[in-house]
Amino acid sequence: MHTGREYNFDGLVGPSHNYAGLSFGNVASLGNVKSASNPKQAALQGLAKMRELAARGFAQALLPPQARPDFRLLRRIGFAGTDADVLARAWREAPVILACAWSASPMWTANAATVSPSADSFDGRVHFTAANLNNKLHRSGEHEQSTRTLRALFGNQRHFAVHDALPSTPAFGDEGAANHTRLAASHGDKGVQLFVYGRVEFDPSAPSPKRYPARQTLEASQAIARLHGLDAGRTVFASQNPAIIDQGVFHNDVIAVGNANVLFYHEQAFADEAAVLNRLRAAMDGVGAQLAPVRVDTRAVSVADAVTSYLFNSQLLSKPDGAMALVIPHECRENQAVSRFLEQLVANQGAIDELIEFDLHQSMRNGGGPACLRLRVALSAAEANAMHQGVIMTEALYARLVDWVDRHYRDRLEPKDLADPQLAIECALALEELMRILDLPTLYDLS
Ligand SMILES: N=C(N)NCCC[C@H](NC(=O)CCC(=O)O)C(=O)O
Repeated sequence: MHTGREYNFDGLVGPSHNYAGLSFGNVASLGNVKSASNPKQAALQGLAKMRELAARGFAQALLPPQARPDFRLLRRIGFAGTDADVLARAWREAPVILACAWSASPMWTANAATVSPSADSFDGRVHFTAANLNNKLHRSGEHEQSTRTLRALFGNQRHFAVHDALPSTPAFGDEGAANHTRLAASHGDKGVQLFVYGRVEFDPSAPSPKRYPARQTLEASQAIARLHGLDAGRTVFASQNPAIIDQGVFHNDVIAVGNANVLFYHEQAFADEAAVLNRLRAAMDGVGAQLAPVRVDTRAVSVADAVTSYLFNSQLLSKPDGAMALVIPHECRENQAVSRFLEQLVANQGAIDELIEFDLHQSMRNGGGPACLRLRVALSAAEANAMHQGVIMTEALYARLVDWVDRHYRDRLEPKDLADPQLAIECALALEELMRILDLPTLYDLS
Protein backbone atom coordinates (compact mmCIF):
# COMPACT_ATOMS: atom_id res chain seq x y z
CA MET A 1 0.00 0.00 0.00
CA HIS A 2 1.11 3.57 -0.59
CA THR A 3 -0.27 6.87 0.56
CA GLY A 4 -2.36 7.60 -2.48
CA ARG A 5 -4.23 10.77 -3.34
CA GLU A 6 -6.98 11.10 -5.85
CA TYR A 7 -6.35 13.87 -8.37
CA ASN A 8 -9.37 15.17 -10.19
CA PHE A 9 -8.52 16.33 -13.70
CA ASP A 10 -11.29 18.68 -14.74
CA GLY A 11 -11.87 19.53 -18.37
CA LEU A 12 -11.10 23.15 -19.15
CA VAL A 13 -14.10 24.17 -21.27
CA GLY A 14 -13.08 25.13 -24.79
CA PRO A 15 -14.00 28.41 -26.55
CA SER A 16 -16.53 26.74 -28.88
CA HIS A 17 -18.89 25.41 -26.18
CA ASN A 18 -22.33 25.31 -27.81
CA TYR A 19 -25.68 23.54 -27.76
CA ALA A 20 -26.12 21.41 -30.87
CA GLY A 21 -28.35 18.60 -29.62
CA LEU A 22 -25.87 15.97 -30.72
CA SER A 23 -26.39 13.33 -28.05
CA PHE A 24 -29.46 11.22 -28.70
CA GLY A 25 -30.31 9.58 -25.36
CA ASN A 26 -29.03 12.54 -23.33
CA VAL A 27 -32.17 14.46 -22.39
CA ALA A 28 -30.49 17.81 -21.62
CA SER A 29 -28.51 17.85 -24.87
CA LEU A 30 -31.64 17.24 -26.95
CA GLY A 31 -33.74 19.66 -24.90
CA ASN A 32 -31.42 22.63 -25.39
CA VAL A 33 -30.63 22.17 -29.06
CA LYS A 34 -29.87 25.40 -30.92
CA SER A 35 -30.17 27.66 -27.89
CA ALA A 36 -27.44 30.25 -27.39
CA SER A 37 -24.48 29.24 -25.24
CA ASN A 38 -22.02 31.32 -23.25
CA PRO A 39 -18.53 29.77 -23.60
CA LYS A 40 -16.93 32.40 -21.37
CA GLN A 41 -19.31 31.70 -18.54
CA ALA A 42 -18.98 27.94 -19.05
CA ALA A 43 -15.19 28.10 -18.73
CA LEU A 44 -15.36 30.39 -15.70
CA GLN A 45 -17.90 28.13 -13.97
CA GLY A 46 -15.59 25.16 -14.48
CA LEU A 47 -12.55 27.09 -13.26
CA ALA A 48 -14.43 28.26 -10.16
CA LYS A 49 -15.11 24.64 -9.24
CA MET A 50 -11.45 23.69 -9.74
CA ARG A 51 -10.25 26.65 -7.71
CA GLU A 52 -12.61 26.05 -4.80
CA LEU A 53 -11.81 22.34 -4.54
CA ALA A 54 -8.06 23.03 -4.75
CA ALA A 55 -8.40 25.70 -2.07
CA ARG A 56 -10.12 23.18 0.19
CA GLY A 57 -7.10 20.92 -0.10
CA PHE A 58 -8.33 18.41 -2.70
CA ALA A 59 -5.78 17.42 -5.34
CA GLN A 60 -6.96 19.24 -8.46
CA ALA A 61 -5.59 19.44 -11.99
CA LEU A 62 -6.99 20.03 -15.47
CA LEU A 63 -7.11 18.56 -18.93
CA PRO A 64 -6.89 21.14 -21.71
CA PRO A 65 -9.57 21.56 -24.38
CA GLN A 66 -9.12 20.12 -27.88
CA ALA A 67 -8.56 22.05 -31.10
CA ARG A 68 -11.81 22.98 -32.80
CA PRO A 69 -13.20 23.07 -35.38
CA ASP A 70 -11.96 19.66 -36.44
CA PHE A 71 -11.02 20.63 -40.00
CA ARG A 72 -9.55 17.15 -40.54
CA LEU A 73 -13.00 15.63 -40.09
CA LEU A 74 -14.62 18.12 -42.46
CA ARG A 75 -11.97 17.70 -45.15
CA ARG A 76 -12.09 13.90 -44.87
CA ILE A 77 -15.75 13.98 -45.85
CA GLY A 78 -15.24 16.14 -48.90
CA PHE A 79 -15.37 19.77 -47.81
CA ALA A 80 -12.43 21.44 -49.51
CA GLY A 81 -10.82 24.82 -50.21
CA THR A 82 -9.77 27.40 -47.65
CA ASP A 83 -10.87 27.02 -44.05
CA ALA A 84 -13.53 29.65 -44.70
CA ASP A 85 -14.78 27.68 -47.76
CA VAL A 86 -14.96 24.50 -45.70
CA LEU A 87 -17.03 26.17 -42.99
CA ALA A 88 -19.36 27.95 -45.43
CA ARG A 89 -20.14 24.84 -47.46
CA ALA A 90 -20.52 22.59 -44.42
CA TRP A 91 -22.93 25.15 -42.93
CA ARG A 92 -25.05 25.05 -46.10
CA GLU A 93 -24.96 21.33 -46.76
CA ALA A 94 -24.37 19.58 -43.45
CA PRO A 95 -24.94 21.91 -40.47
CA VAL A 96 -25.20 19.05 -37.97
CA ILE A 97 -21.85 17.61 -39.04
CA LEU A 98 -20.39 21.10 -38.86
CA ALA A 99 -21.61 21.31 -35.26
CA CYS A 100 -19.95 17.97 -34.55
CA ALA A 101 -16.65 19.38 -35.80
CA TRP A 102 -17.00 22.30 -33.38
CA SER A 103 -18.14 20.42 -30.30
CA ALA A 104 -16.43 21.30 -27.04
CA SER A 105 -17.44 17.88 -25.66
CA PRO A 106 -13.89 16.97 -24.51
CA MET A 107 -14.74 19.14 -21.48
CA TRP A 108 -16.44 16.05 -20.00
CA THR A 109 -13.21 14.35 -19.06
CA ALA A 110 -14.92 11.48 -17.24
CA ASN A 111 -15.23 10.19 -20.81
CA ALA A 112 -11.62 10.81 -21.78
CA ALA A 113 -10.25 7.50 -20.50
CA THR A 114 -10.51 4.66 -18.01
CA VAL A 115 -7.83 4.82 -15.34
CA SER A 116 -6.48 2.04 -13.12
CA PRO A 117 -4.15 3.02 -10.30
CA SER A 118 -0.82 1.25 -9.84
CA ALA A 119 -2.03 -0.59 -6.73
CA ASP A 120 -4.36 -2.63 -8.95
CA SER A 121 -2.37 -3.29 -12.10
CA PHE A 122 -0.09 -6.23 -12.88
CA ASP A 123 3.04 -4.15 -13.46
CA GLY A 124 2.69 -1.55 -10.72
CA ARG A 125 2.07 1.27 -13.20
CA VAL A 126 -0.92 3.58 -13.57
CA HIS A 127 -2.81 2.50 -16.71
CA PHE A 128 -4.94 4.73 -18.93
CA THR A 129 -7.00 3.72 -21.97
CA ALA A 130 -8.45 6.58 -23.99
CA ALA A 131 -12.16 6.03 -24.69
CA ASN A 132 -13.16 5.66 -28.34
CA LEU A 133 -16.59 7.30 -27.73
CA ASN A 134 -17.70 5.77 -30.99
CA ASN A 135 -21.43 6.04 -30.29
CA LYS A 136 -21.53 9.73 -31.27
CA LEU A 137 -19.89 11.33 -34.27
CA HIS A 138 -19.03 14.52 -32.39
CA ARG A 139 -17.11 12.56 -29.74
CA SER A 140 -15.62 9.82 -31.89
CA GLY A 141 -12.42 11.69 -32.74
CA GLU A 142 -11.66 12.85 -29.19
CA HIS A 143 -9.51 9.85 -28.36
CA GLU A 144 -6.68 10.94 -30.65
CA GLN A 145 -6.04 14.15 -28.76
CA SER A 146 -6.92 12.53 -25.42
CA THR A 147 -4.19 9.93 -25.97
CA ARG A 148 -1.75 12.64 -27.00
CA THR A 149 -2.65 14.77 -23.98
CA LEU A 150 -2.37 11.88 -21.54
CA ARG A 151 1.03 10.95 -22.99
CA ALA A 152 2.17 14.55 -22.61
CA LEU A 153 1.11 14.60 -18.95
CA PHE A 154 1.99 11.03 -18.04
CA GLY A 155 4.98 10.42 -20.29
CA ASN A 156 7.16 8.75 -17.65
CA GLN A 157 6.91 5.10 -18.66
CA ARG A 158 8.32 3.81 -15.42
CA HIS A 159 5.15 4.97 -13.72
CA PHE A 160 2.54 5.27 -16.45
CA ALA A 161 1.14 3.35 -19.44
CA VAL A 162 -1.21 5.17 -21.82
CA HIS A 163 -2.99 2.77 -24.19
CA ASP A 164 -4.57 3.68 -27.51
CA ALA A 165 -8.35 3.60 -27.67
CA LEU A 166 -10.06 0.28 -28.43
CA PRO A 167 -11.01 -0.41 -32.08
CA SER A 168 -13.73 2.05 -33.06
CA THR A 169 -16.53 -0.35 -33.81
CA PRO A 170 -19.87 -0.95 -32.04
CA ALA A 171 -18.58 -4.14 -30.36
CA PHE A 172 -16.07 -2.06 -28.42
CA GLY A 173 -18.20 0.98 -27.58
CA ASP A 174 -16.30 2.61 -24.72
CA GLU A 175 -17.15 5.76 -22.76
CA GLY A 176 -14.30 5.69 -20.27
CA ALA A 177 -14.47 6.37 -16.56
CA ALA A 178 -18.14 7.37 -16.70
CA ASN A 179 -18.90 3.64 -16.54
CA HIS A 180 -16.12 2.65 -14.15
CA THR A 181 -15.85 2.94 -10.37
CA ARG A 182 -13.06 1.93 -8.07
CA LEU A 183 -13.82 0.83 -4.52
CA ALA A 184 -11.12 0.35 -1.87
CA ALA A 185 -10.40 1.01 1.79
CA SER A 186 -8.49 4.12 0.66
CA HIS A 187 -7.05 5.51 -2.57
CA GLY A 188 -3.61 3.99 -2.05
CA ASP A 189 -4.81 0.48 -1.19
CA LYS A 190 -5.52 -2.37 -3.56
CA GLY A 191 -9.05 -1.95 -4.79
CA VAL A 192 -11.94 -3.49 -6.69
CA GLN A 193 -12.86 -2.12 -10.09
CA LEU A 194 -16.48 -2.06 -11.12
CA PHE A 195 -17.22 -1.86 -14.85
CA VAL A 196 -20.82 -1.13 -15.80
CA TYR A 197 -21.97 -1.87 -19.36
CA GLY A 198 -25.20 -1.24 -21.23
CA ARG A 199 -25.16 -4.09 -23.73
CA VAL A 200 -23.32 -7.20 -24.88
CA GLU A 201 -22.45 -7.25 -28.56
CA PHE A 202 -22.08 -11.01 -28.89
CA ASP A 203 -24.96 -12.13 -26.70
CA PRO A 204 -28.28 -11.17 -28.28
CA SER A 205 -30.13 -12.56 -25.25
CA ALA A 206 -28.45 -10.09 -22.84
CA PRO A 207 -30.63 -7.17 -21.71
CA SER A 208 -30.35 -3.97 -23.72
CA PRO A 209 -32.36 -0.74 -23.98
CA LYS A 210 -35.13 -0.30 -26.57
CA ARG A 211 -35.35 3.43 -27.04
CA TYR A 212 -31.95 4.99 -26.48
CA PRO A 213 -28.51 3.60 -27.30
CA ALA A 214 -26.32 1.76 -24.80
CA ARG A 215 -22.92 3.32 -25.31
CA GLN A 216 -20.73 0.87 -23.36
CA THR A 217 -20.33 -2.82 -24.17
CA LEU A 218 -19.19 -5.67 -21.94
CA GLU A 219 -16.59 -6.54 -24.58
CA ALA A 220 -15.02 -3.07 -24.23
CA SER A 221 -14.97 -3.25 -20.43
CA GLN A 222 -13.33 -6.68 -20.52
CA ALA A 223 -10.70 -5.47 -22.99
CA ILE A 224 -9.76 -2.60 -20.69
CA ALA A 225 -9.49 -4.88 -17.66
CA ARG A 226 -7.11 -7.07 -19.71
CA LEU A 227 -5.03 -4.14 -20.98
CA HIS A 228 -4.66 -2.79 -17.45
CA GLY A 229 -3.67 -6.19 -16.10
CA LEU A 230 -6.38 -6.27 -13.45
CA ASP A 231 -6.80 -9.24 -11.14
CA ALA A 232 -9.96 -11.15 -12.07
CA GLY A 233 -10.83 -11.62 -8.40
CA ARG A 234 -10.94 -7.87 -7.92
CA THR A 235 -12.84 -6.95 -11.08
CA VAL A 236 -16.63 -6.88 -11.29
CA PHE A 237 -18.61 -6.46 -14.53
CA ALA A 238 -22.21 -5.39 -14.03
CA SER A 239 -25.07 -4.84 -16.43
CA GLN A 240 -26.72 -1.45 -16.20
CA ASN A 241 -30.50 -1.58 -15.93
CA PRO A 242 -31.58 -1.10 -19.58
CA ALA A 243 -34.89 0.44 -18.50
CA ILE A 244 -33.10 3.46 -17.06
CA ILE A 245 -30.94 3.99 -20.14
CA ASP A 246 -34.30 4.43 -21.85
CA GLN A 247 -35.13 7.14 -19.28
CA GLY A 248 -32.01 9.17 -20.06
CA VAL A 249 -29.29 7.49 -17.97
CA PHE A 250 -26.80 7.40 -20.81
CA HIS A 251 -23.79 6.75 -18.54
CA ASN A 252 -23.62 4.91 -15.22
CA ASP A 253 -22.28 8.07 -13.56
CA VAL A 254 -25.74 9.59 -14.01
CA ILE A 255 -27.15 7.04 -11.53
CA ALA A 256 -24.25 5.95 -9.26
CA VAL A 257 -20.96 7.20 -7.86
CA GLY A 258 -18.39 5.46 -5.68
CA ASN A 259 -15.52 6.62 -3.51
CA ALA A 260 -13.28 4.62 -1.17
CA ASN A 261 -15.64 1.98 0.25
CA VAL A 262 -18.88 3.90 -0.39
CA LEU A 263 -21.18 3.19 -3.32
CA PHE A 264 -23.89 5.85 -3.60
CA TYR A 265 -26.47 4.59 -6.08
CA HIS A 266 -30.11 4.48 -7.09
CA GLU A 267 -31.95 1.22 -6.47
CA GLN A 268 -32.72 0.97 -10.20
CA ALA A 269 -29.13 1.49 -11.35
CA PHE A 270 -28.25 -2.14 -12.04
CA ALA A 271 -30.01 -4.96 -13.85
CA ASP A 272 -29.45 -7.19 -10.80
CA GLU A 273 -28.75 -5.08 -7.74
CA ALA A 274 -28.37 -7.95 -5.26
CA ALA A 275 -25.88 -9.80 -7.47
CA VAL A 276 -23.77 -6.67 -7.97
CA LEU A 277 -23.62 -5.98 -4.23
CA ASN A 278 -22.76 -9.60 -3.45
CA ARG A 279 -19.95 -9.68 -5.97
CA LEU A 280 -18.58 -6.36 -4.76
CA ARG A 281 -18.71 -7.51 -1.13
CA ALA A 282 -16.87 -10.73 -1.92
CA ALA A 283 -14.21 -8.97 -4.00
CA MET A 284 -13.72 -6.25 -1.38
CA ASP A 285 -13.37 -8.88 1.29
CA GLY A 286 -10.25 -10.01 -0.53
CA VAL A 287 -8.62 -6.60 -0.03
CA GLY A 288 -9.78 -6.12 3.54
CA ALA A 289 -12.37 -3.49 2.68
CA GLN A 290 -16.02 -3.42 3.59
CA LEU A 291 -18.57 -2.13 1.14
CA ALA A 292 -20.71 0.70 2.52
CA PRO A 293 -23.70 1.05 0.16
CA VAL A 294 -25.76 4.25 0.25
CA ARG A 295 -28.89 3.20 -1.57
CA VAL A 296 -31.51 5.66 -2.74
CA ASP A 297 -34.94 4.25 -3.38
CA THR A 298 -37.45 5.33 -5.97
CA ARG A 299 -39.91 6.59 -3.38
CA ALA A 300 -37.35 9.12 -2.18
CA VAL A 301 -35.96 10.09 -5.61
CA SER A 302 -37.41 8.91 -8.93
CA VAL A 303 -35.17 8.15 -11.90
CA ALA A 304 -36.65 11.21 -13.63
CA ASP A 305 -35.61 13.41 -10.66
CA ALA A 306 -32.14 11.86 -10.70
CA VAL A 307 -31.80 12.66 -14.41
CA THR A 308 -32.96 16.28 -14.16
CA SER A 309 -31.08 17.12 -10.95
CA TYR A 310 -27.94 15.01 -11.62
CA LEU A 311 -27.89 13.94 -7.97
CA PHE A 312 -25.66 10.96 -8.74
CA ASN A 313 -23.41 12.89 -11.09
CA SER A 314 -21.92 14.41 -7.98
CA GLN A 315 -18.32 14.02 -6.95
CA LEU A 316 -17.85 12.06 -3.78
CA LEU A 317 -14.61 13.25 -2.21
CA SER A 318 -12.69 11.99 0.84
CA LYS A 319 -11.83 14.79 3.23
CA PRO A 320 -8.74 14.76 5.43
CA ASP A 321 -10.94 14.14 8.50
CA GLY A 322 -12.08 10.83 6.98
CA ALA A 323 -15.63 11.91 6.15
CA MET A 324 -16.84 12.56 2.60
CA ALA A 325 -18.24 15.59 0.84
CA LEU A 326 -20.70 15.41 -2.03
CA VAL A 327 -20.06 17.99 -4.76
CA ILE A 328 -23.45 18.76 -6.29
CA PRO A 329 -24.76 21.02 -9.03
CA HIS A 330 -27.25 23.81 -8.17
CA GLU A 331 -29.93 21.85 -10.00
CA CYS A 332 -30.10 19.45 -7.01
CA ARG A 333 -31.46 22.32 -4.91
CA GLU A 334 -34.09 23.18 -7.47
CA ASN A 335 -35.62 19.73 -7.25
CA GLN A 336 -37.77 19.33 -4.13
CA ALA A 337 -37.40 15.59 -3.68
CA VAL A 338 -33.65 15.69 -4.23
CA SER A 339 -33.15 18.69 -1.98
CA ARG A 340 -35.11 16.99 0.79
CA PHE A 341 -33.15 13.79 0.34
CA LEU A 342 -29.83 15.65 0.57
CA GLU A 343 -30.82 17.45 3.77
CA GLN A 344 -31.54 14.10 5.35
CA LEU A 345 -28.41 12.49 3.99
CA VAL A 346 -26.06 14.95 5.70
CA ALA A 347 -28.20 15.14 8.86
CA ASN A 348 -27.94 11.35 9.28
CA GLN A 349 -24.24 11.63 10.08
CA GLY A 350 -23.31 8.73 7.84
CA ALA A 351 -20.28 8.59 5.56
CA ILE A 352 -21.33 11.75 3.68
CA ASP A 353 -21.49 14.77 5.98
CA GLU A 354 -21.12 17.81 3.73
CA LEU A 355 -22.53 19.23 0.50
CA ILE A 356 -20.47 21.49 -1.73
CA GLU A 357 -22.58 23.18 -4.37
CA PHE A 358 -21.57 24.73 -7.69
CA ASP A 359 -23.26 26.61 -10.51
CA LEU A 360 -22.38 24.55 -13.58
CA HIS A 361 -25.45 25.54 -15.54
CA GLN A 362 -23.66 25.96 -18.88
CA SER A 363 -22.35 22.39 -18.79
CA MET A 364 -25.51 20.96 -17.22
CA ARG A 365 -27.55 22.19 -20.19
CA ASN A 366 -25.58 19.71 -22.31
CA GLY A 367 -25.96 16.90 -19.76
CA GLY A 368 -22.63 17.37 -17.99
CA GLY A 369 -22.56 17.61 -14.19
CA PRO A 370 -19.71 17.84 -11.67
CA ALA A 371 -18.68 14.20 -12.13
CA CYS A 372 -18.75 14.36 -15.94
CA LEU A 373 -16.36 17.28 -15.79
CA ARG A 374 -13.58 15.35 -14.08
CA LEU A 375 -11.31 12.36 -14.59
CA ARG A 376 -10.11 10.69 -11.41
CA VAL A 377 -6.48 9.58 -11.20
CA ALA A 378 -5.29 8.08 -7.91
CA LEU A 379 -1.53 8.62 -7.60
CA SER A 380 1.21 7.84 -5.10
CA ALA A 381 3.50 10.70 -4.11
CA ALA A 382 6.20 9.44 -6.52
CA GLU A 383 3.69 9.21 -9.38
CA ALA A 384 2.33 12.68 -8.66
CA ASN A 385 5.89 14.01 -8.85
CA ALA A 386 6.49 12.20 -12.15
CA MET A 387 3.54 13.74 -13.97
CA HIS A 388 3.61 17.08 -15.76
CA GLN A 389 3.24 19.77 -13.10
CA GLY A 390 1.92 22.59 -15.30
CA VAL A 391 -1.70 21.39 -15.14
CA ILE A 392 -1.99 21.31 -11.35
CA MET A 393 -4.49 23.89 -10.14
CA THR A 394 -3.03 26.66 -8.02
CA GLU A 395 -4.20 30.21 -7.28
CA ALA A 396 -1.62 31.49 -9.77
CA LEU A 397 -2.75 29.16 -12.56
CA TYR A 398 -6.38 30.00 -11.82
CA ALA A 399 -5.67 33.73 -12.16
CA ARG A 400 -3.79 33.25 -15.44
CA LEU A 401 -6.56 31.12 -16.89
CA VAL A 402 -9.33 33.52 -15.90
CA ASP A 403 -7.42 36.29 -17.64
CA TRP A 404 -6.89 34.03 -20.68
CA VAL A 405 -10.61 33.17 -20.84
CA ASP A 406 -11.57 36.83 -20.49
CA ARG A 407 -9.40 37.76 -23.46
CA HIS A 408 -10.16 34.86 -25.82
CA TYR A 409 -13.72 33.63 -25.21
CA ARG A 410 -16.99 34.94 -26.57
CA ASP A 411 -19.97 35.29 -24.27
CA ARG A 412 -22.52 34.15 -26.82
CA LEU A 413 -22.56 31.48 -29.51
CA GLU A 414 -25.50 30.66 -31.72
CA PRO A 415 -25.69 27.95 -34.40
CA LYS A 416 -24.93 30.40 -37.22
CA ASP A 417 -21.67 31.46 -35.54
CA LEU A 418 -20.23 28.04 -36.37
CA ALA A 419 -19.92 29.23 -39.98
CA ASP A 420 -17.80 32.20 -38.94
CA PRO A 421 -14.14 31.77 -39.99
CA GLN A 422 -13.13 34.40 -37.44
CA LEU A 423 -14.28 32.09 -34.63
CA ALA A 424 -11.88 29.43 -35.90
CA ILE A 425 -9.02 31.93 -35.82
CA GLU A 426 -9.93 33.01 -32.29
CA CYS A 427 -9.97 29.40 -31.09
CA ALA A 428 -6.56 28.65 -32.63
CA LEU A 429 -5.01 31.74 -31.04
CA ALA A 430 -6.45 30.82 -27.66
CA LEU A 431 -4.94 27.33 -27.76
CA GLU A 432 -1.57 28.61 -28.91
CA GLU A 433 -1.36 30.76 -25.82
CA LEU A 434 -2.70 27.97 -23.62
CA MET A 435 0.23 25.72 -24.59
CA ARG A 436 2.55 28.34 -23.16
CA ILE A 437 0.52 28.83 -19.99
CA LEU A 438 0.47 25.09 -19.29
CA ASP A 439 4.08 24.64 -20.38
CA LEU A 440 3.09 22.01 -22.96
CA PRO A 441 4.69 23.23 -26.20
CA THR A 442 3.83 20.13 -28.26
CA LEU A 443 0.35 19.51 -26.87
CA TYR A 444 -1.47 20.00 -30.15
CA ASP A 445 -0.60 18.69 -33.59
CA LEU A 446 -0.99 21.95 -35.48
CA SER A 447 0.24 20.55 -38.83
N1 LIG B 1 -21.97 11.54 -17.94
C1 LIG B 1 -20.78 11.91 -18.30
N2 LIG B 1 -19.73 11.38 -17.77
N3 LIG B 1 -20.58 12.81 -19.31
C2 LIG B 1 -21.56 13.66 -19.84
C3 LIG B 1 -21.30 13.88 -21.28
C4 LIG B 1 -22.30 14.80 -21.92
C5 LIG B 1 -22.18 14.79 -23.42
N4 LIG B 1 -23.02 15.82 -24.02
C6 LIG B 1 -22.86 16.18 -25.30
O1 LIG B 1 -22.00 15.70 -26.01
C7 LIG B 1 -23.81 17.24 -25.83
C8 LIG B 1 -23.24 18.01 -27.00
C9 LIG B 1 -24.27 18.82 -27.73
O2 LIG B 1 -25.43 18.39 -27.82
O3 LIG B 1 -23.91 19.91 -28.24
C10 LIG B 1 -22.53 13.42 -23.99
O4 LIG B 1 -23.71 13.15 -24.20
O5 LIG B 1 -21.62 12.60 -24.21
